[in-house]
Amino acid sequence: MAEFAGVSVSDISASASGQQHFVAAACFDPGQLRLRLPDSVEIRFDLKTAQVLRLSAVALLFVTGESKSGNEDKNSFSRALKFEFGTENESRDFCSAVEKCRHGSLENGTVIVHKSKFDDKIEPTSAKMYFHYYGQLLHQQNMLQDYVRTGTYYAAVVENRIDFNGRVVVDVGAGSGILSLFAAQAGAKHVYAVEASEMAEYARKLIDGNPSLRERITVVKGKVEEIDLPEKADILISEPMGTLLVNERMLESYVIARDRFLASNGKMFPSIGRIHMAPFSDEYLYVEIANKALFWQQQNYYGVNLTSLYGSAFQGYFSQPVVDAFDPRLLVSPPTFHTLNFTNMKEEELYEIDIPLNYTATVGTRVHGLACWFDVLFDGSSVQRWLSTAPGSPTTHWYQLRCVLSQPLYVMAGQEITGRLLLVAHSAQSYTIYLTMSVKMWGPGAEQGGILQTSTGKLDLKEPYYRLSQPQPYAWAQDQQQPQQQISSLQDLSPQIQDAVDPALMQQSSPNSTAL
Ligand SMILES: C[S@@+](CC[C@H](N)C(=O)[O-])C[C@H]1O[C@@H](n2cnc3c(N)ncnc32)[C@H](O)[C@@H]1O
Repeated sequence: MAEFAGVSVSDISASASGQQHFVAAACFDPGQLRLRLPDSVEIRFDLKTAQVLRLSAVALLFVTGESKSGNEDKNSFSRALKFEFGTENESRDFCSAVEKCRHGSLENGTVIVHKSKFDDKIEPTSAKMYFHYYGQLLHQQNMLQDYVRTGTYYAAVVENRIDFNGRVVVDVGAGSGILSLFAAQAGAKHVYAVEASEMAEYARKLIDGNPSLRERITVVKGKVEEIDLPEKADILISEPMGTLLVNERMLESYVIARDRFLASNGKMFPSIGRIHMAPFSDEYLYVEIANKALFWQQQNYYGVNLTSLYGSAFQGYFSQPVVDAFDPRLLVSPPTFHTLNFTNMKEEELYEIDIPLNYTATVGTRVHGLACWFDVLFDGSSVQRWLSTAPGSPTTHWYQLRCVLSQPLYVMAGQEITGRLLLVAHSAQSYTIYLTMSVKMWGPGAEQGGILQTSTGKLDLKEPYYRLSQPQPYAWAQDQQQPQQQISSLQDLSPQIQDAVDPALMQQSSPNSTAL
């Protein structure tokens, strides 16, 4: 078995009393690493649970549970050792010896599978594509060039220096390492930049290129669900938000990182997120979506009748949530919000998010669905800052999201709109959205209560329609003050557009067919 003499070892475990440096000989037995210290004390480490992280070409961080040779005490604790080797080759050989001996501990033919909570929930193909995407600089650049986003993070960190100065920070999903660098600028004692994708290598380079900060940042390549760190964090920083806040299911990793790495009373940046929602009216958007299925109305497409697929295509287009920046005047009533508190929520609470809806229409119009956006709070000790993606606020790369119903609802000013937004997580790192919206009885008979009209939709947050290249109808924004200027019904549309709409819908959407 390989033996490495004269290895310089620093014990940097939080549990060790201060930092200790010693020179040891490292030997490998099947499944174990033995360190022989100068005073003939021997320490054994179980390699099955050990993590080896490269700090530099000649330095490694070795994190593991420990059991002392000849000691019956079964108590083990996590320990972090920094190994420094004379040459790069020696460091590389040590890594291969760890790998070899890890597998040497298994019986012949045993296949070792390290499954984490992440692997249990997420399809491997989805995870592969996801981390491939974030492994590319162009996508990190896209986020860095969202100045509303990155500028708000920067301000939140530097204005709250008091929360970072002298503190241990974990950057959950560090990407390029930008938030780790901000934390180091704000005086962090040490930052662990945890990143699962190949971007970790670029983060190392970026951090290396900033000599005044690099000594205080360690890039750890791996999933927050799987890696180990040598010490607890005083503060977690992360940008885990996707479209509608929850897309990508990274909030779950943020909450898992809290449970694994954050000291009690530690802080989280951001600490809460809110999903905001309001019914909207947008005739142009509705017609645009309905029009997409028009292709399938053709009865002679190279001699083939396509119409049997028209209904499916129509429903398919309405199952795509629309991502764009819209004029807030399209909202039919003041928004409501649902809060997710990252500091105390359980990870499982993110698997199914059930939000009751209740609004009062401020205008008589057709409601085409539910508009959604989010904000997050940096609850700093000096300054509180919100990062908002609201319509009418400076646009971010998240824009806003609208769930469009294939059957719009007719409302009068003062009428109650109720419903439910149910988000159910799926293994492709996203959610199925179930939307139900109803209008309550209005006018004579209203006191008896009851639902007048209900519309439902099932949408996949993973398959949004990015409507950003389309011209926005802001010039003729449907002014809530002048609803009569809007297209008031599908019957007012051109015959071609009417053709695009499901005949059943044409019947239901006729003002005459509703009992208002
Ligand atoms: C939205 S990006 C943010 C990147 C960077 N923090 C920033 O603000 O520019 C999220 C990053 O988290 C990483 N990530 C997502 N889930 C992760 C996990 N479970 N463990 C480690 N990294 C993860 C992704 O690869 C991606 O680079």
